[in-house]
Amino acid sequence: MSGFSLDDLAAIVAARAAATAETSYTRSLIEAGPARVAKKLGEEGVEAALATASGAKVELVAEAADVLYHLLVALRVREVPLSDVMAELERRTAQSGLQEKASRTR
Ligand SMILES: N=c1c2ncn([C@@H]3O[C@H](COP(=O)(O)OP(=O)(O)OP(=O)(O)O)[C@@H](O)[C@H]3O)c2ncn1[C@@H]1O[C@H](COP(=O)(O)O)[C@@H](O)[C@H]1O
Repeated sequence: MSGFSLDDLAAIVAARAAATAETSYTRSLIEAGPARVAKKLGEEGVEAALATASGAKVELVAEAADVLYHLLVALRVREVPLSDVMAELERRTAQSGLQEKASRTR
């Protein structure tokens, strides 16, 4: 298994955010603004959902990769560190998703 992590990709996104739009898709997306970043994230999410529904595994791998990349660009554009998201996920490990759902619907 590859040692490549989301932290590694977040570091690449941060570095490319400082490039020029002519040489970097990441930079061109960030320059287009948060609304454009949000639109791309939504589109990729829908495409990943469609691949999930169809059961096409190769497509799902590609669409999941697109979602993760565009999510990291979204975090970058709103200056939210990936470590904040990981801390939130870690906090949630203290209880099951069903317990959390029950605590909300009571
Ligand atoms: N992981 C990705 C990645 N995944 C998807 N994409 C781009 O996201 C876009 C996906 O959108 P679409 O499929 O809708 O393609 P499109 O119509 O060309 O996109 P738009 O013109 O609508 O923006 C494509 O242009 C992909 O190339 C990515 N672009 C960059 N990365 C990573 O970011 C690094 C830096 O890239 P640059 O910023 O371009 O240097 C790369 O080396 C990769 O590691």
